[in-house]
Amino acid sequence: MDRRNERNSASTKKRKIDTTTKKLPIINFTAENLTPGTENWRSTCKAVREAMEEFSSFIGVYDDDGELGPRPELMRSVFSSLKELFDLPEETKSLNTSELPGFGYFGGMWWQLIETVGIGDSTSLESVQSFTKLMWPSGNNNFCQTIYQYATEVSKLGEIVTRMIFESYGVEDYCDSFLDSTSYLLRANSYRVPHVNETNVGVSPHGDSTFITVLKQDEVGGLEVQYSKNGTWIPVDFPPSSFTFLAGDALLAWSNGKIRSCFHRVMMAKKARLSIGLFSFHKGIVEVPEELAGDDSLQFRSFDHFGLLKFRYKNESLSSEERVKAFCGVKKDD
Ligand SMILES: O=C(O)CCC(=O)C(=O)O
Ligand SMILES: [Fe+2]
Repeated sequence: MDRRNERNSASTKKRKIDTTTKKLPIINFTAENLTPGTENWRSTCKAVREAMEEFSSFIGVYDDDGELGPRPELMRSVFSSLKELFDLPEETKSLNTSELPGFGYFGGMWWQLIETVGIGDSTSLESVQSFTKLMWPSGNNNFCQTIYQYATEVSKLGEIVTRMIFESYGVEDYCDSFLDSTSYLLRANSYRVPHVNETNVGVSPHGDSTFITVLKQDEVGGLEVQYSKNGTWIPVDFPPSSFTFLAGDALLAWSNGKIRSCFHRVMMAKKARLSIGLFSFHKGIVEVPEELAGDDSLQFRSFDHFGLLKFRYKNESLSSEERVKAFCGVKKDD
């Protein structure tokens, strides 16, 4: 997410915004669409697949007093907990390190305004507890419970979208074991207001390494996704009780190239901004289903997801497609 050299980054200078024609599809995740086996479920699966194939992303709206998705009170606590976290001294936040690239703390970059803190395996209470202890040695139970509850609830939305994608391609039988080996990185992002004559890029254009990313931004806005068919940028407006779901590099390979990794960025105006992302990673080898080959042969081999993540950070200048091809693409003479 901090790929300063990633392809097309020059386009941040020339903002080509498509405000008239394209908007991200909005898909309803209300209870009546979520019972597997029903007609509504099938049509929602189809809508998810079509949105992912055309836009690599979509907005999912949920019922905020239903069974699924965080309630407004939780969302308010999440954003105030994030503020508390970013108000800590930089030396404290810097204690959050990880051997996995992008899972620790980083900020203070000249080419983008983001400061970001990762919490690996965020649906495990122990993991959120040990992060909390690192940041607040004398404890901060409210932070810990809020973030853990958020990660757990939002991971369920991510699971549903993953299930819908598997089902829409007719490979639902593989979904349970796939989900059993999924872990969730939670990343909190804080963006400062640019100084005069400084870049207004919050985060440079990039694709995530995830299978899917589930994003929430505060009311300030600024997220944009690129419409790959014509290169224009679509600003993302979040309706109340909604998330944006983005396809990552692992989904590109798993889908045999049918779903592209979502190229996205954040552009800043005059207000500081907070966002929170939940990033799904497969713990081990992602099997690319034969069924996705269609009439051709598979373009990608099964691959180690964390291996792909590490490869990406050693090959900063490659686009999502180039790095996925280089990492697990099937070469002609394979
Ligand atoms: O802040 C956002 O809305 C996007 C952040 C992002 O793209 C990332 O963390 O990978
Ligand atoms: Fe991202």
